[in-house]
Amino acid sequence: MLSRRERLLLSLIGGQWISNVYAAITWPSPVYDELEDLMLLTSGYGNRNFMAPLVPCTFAPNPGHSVAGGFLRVAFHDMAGANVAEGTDGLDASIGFELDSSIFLENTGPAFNNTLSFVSRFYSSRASMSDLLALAAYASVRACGGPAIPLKAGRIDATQAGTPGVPDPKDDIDKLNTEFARMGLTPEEGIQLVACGHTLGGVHSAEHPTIVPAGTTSLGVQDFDATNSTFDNSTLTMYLDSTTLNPLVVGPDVDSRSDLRLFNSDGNKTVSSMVDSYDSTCSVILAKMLDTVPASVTLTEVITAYPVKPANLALTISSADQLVFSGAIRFWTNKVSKSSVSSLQLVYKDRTGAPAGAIDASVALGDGTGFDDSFTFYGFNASIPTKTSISSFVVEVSLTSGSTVTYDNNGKGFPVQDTILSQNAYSSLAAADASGSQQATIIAAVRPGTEGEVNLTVNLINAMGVNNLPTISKIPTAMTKVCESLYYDFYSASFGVPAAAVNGTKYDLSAGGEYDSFKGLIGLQAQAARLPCGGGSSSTTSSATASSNSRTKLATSTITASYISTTNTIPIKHVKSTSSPFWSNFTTTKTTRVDQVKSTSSPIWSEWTISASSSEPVCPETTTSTNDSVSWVSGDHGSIPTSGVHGSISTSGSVPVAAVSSIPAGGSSSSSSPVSPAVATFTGTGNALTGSGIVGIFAAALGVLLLL
Ligand code: HEM
Repeated sequence: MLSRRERLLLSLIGGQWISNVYAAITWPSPVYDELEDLMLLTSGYGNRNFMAPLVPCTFAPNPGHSVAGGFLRVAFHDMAGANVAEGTDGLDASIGFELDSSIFLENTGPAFNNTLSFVSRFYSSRASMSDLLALAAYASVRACGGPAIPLKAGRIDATQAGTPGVPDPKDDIDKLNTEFARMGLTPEEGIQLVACGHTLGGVHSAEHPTIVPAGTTSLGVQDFDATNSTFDNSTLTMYLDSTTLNPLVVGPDVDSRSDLRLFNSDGNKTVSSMVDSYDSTCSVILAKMLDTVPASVTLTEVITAYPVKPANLALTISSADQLVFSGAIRFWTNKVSKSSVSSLQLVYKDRTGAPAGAIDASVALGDGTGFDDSFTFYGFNASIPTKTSISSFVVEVSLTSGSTVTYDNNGKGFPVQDTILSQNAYSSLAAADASGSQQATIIAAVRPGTEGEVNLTVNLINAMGVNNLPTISKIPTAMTKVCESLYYDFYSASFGVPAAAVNGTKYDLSAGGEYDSFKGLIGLQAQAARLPCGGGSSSTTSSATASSNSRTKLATSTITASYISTTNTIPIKHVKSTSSPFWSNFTTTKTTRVDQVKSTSSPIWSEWTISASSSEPVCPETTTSTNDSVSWVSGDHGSIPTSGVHGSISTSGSVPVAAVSSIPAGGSSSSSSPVSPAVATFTGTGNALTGSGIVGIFAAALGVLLLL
């Protein structure tokens, strides 16, 4: 029976694809998405490498101990404490707490530590150890030629040991059935589950010397059947034709013949009936085993491949008014082959939800495959205006047949939030210090006006401890604003990570109820790019031309300019030149001049100090231009006083003449007549921007101030 998604995919009407193709699940679904990737990307582009130790299925790091057999057995032992009536235990990774073999008698052998250790490499804030144990069981069956077990995500890890519950080979049939009933299994299902488990691996002399006496096999293990590295029904066919070597059927320890006791408890009816339907029976019963979880846990739906799945989406602030939207589209090629695709594009909406444009995503980055699925990744990297930005997109796939398929994520579009954005280019990860810690500095861009704190939460992976399980420490940190631009404010926070934990550590950013989550440290540079602080122009009220403009951002940046004003209004916040992509950030402070003589015709004279903030970049490191136009704006960049200006100032050079008066820098006037001299003098002290362009900027800025 086809799934809803498959039916829709195959809805070719008269050779035309229907326009909307629905995924079974709506993206994003964080926990589902992570396990989906780990499960489906097993080779080629985007390979998550979860299956590495299962290829081939015979792989055994310790002679006689197959990885596949261990993975399957550990999942059963973790689940076996389940009490479905009480809703406790089940597949919850409590096995990590249950390796004291004096209490948990059956948890012996290297498989437990090996399995937990391997899957812990993939442990994260989105992939619990219990989900990973379930995936390991799925993978072991699949890698050894068995069926695909319907796998769900969402298991939650226990924080303590459960109750011992693994059946013992010496248990009589009533006890075995009682234990299976506690796990929610009928006697028939109990038989099926054991028959599906005891096809991989075998019994080891080291752990069970009475069942497989030492020296009776070359590797110290007696396999369950002749094909111990193939998930197949031969364990049953050999049992039924009495050729089995299964030591739990024919071993010398008669009391420990639990498989024999179980299989013939119904006159071999169950095992006989499943010989021809081994794969399908095992798929169902193993899924039941993996889905046996504490009652408090809600699992997702069964994992299937998204027809279209975004990957590595990033919005990077490249300049004051441009964002770079980058990432990839993972396209499922099982149903629509790569060769039938001619192009992909993202048709996106702006941040108000209005149609905004299309982004080409036709560059094939590579092909990836899983056990049953194949994908092609298509990359994109496009500039979009920061002001209008993006809120969602759909993926339009043009086929060589001439038709187009639209993937719209169940009608919702693929959402893209732009409230808070992790900025990899401006973040950094230092080399390890003497203590082995690496310092990460994360930069977040946040839309101005976003309410509430801006927070970074580090999900630090603590290595496996005494309980054989890794843990996550959630470390919340308030981020500090470092500078502003027109459409984004930039925030920073730093934290240290042990070098060994850098791989798995993820961080989440949050502000105003929005999140940019599950961000990794891999790929961050030791030296971050300079922040693009400053805003963009909204309206220019005047401009002036500097005769030359050689700019170099130096370490300090204090520039003072004196003029006369009685207003307390902070006049200007930002100034930029047209040769610079960045706006310089002006801070203004007002000091009252003490050296002035107040005339009866003049209000109090005051001096303003205008300084370019030294905390943020003003211009590119070096930009040289001549006849550089300098402009400033009102509105977003500050308010320009419209009253309270004393007198008039005449400007010099190519700055537009403004009807203002001036005093010499540091000078004073006691005249009751209009102030003289008539030429404004602006001095630059320090070096935010050096060169004559400075004079142009300030002269122009003041010209407007006093003109209005
Ligand atoms: C009545 C229930 C069961 C009993 C008494 C039982 C007993 C055993 C014993 C004694 C071993 C040998 C362990 C060793 O020496 O390393 C073993 C191995 C194994 N069991 Fe079971 N088992 C039971 C149910 C299951 C179930 C339900 C599964 C999975 C669905 C399973 C999967 C395995 C696997 C894969 C191995 C091989 C492990 C390896 O080669 O490392 N068992 N079992």
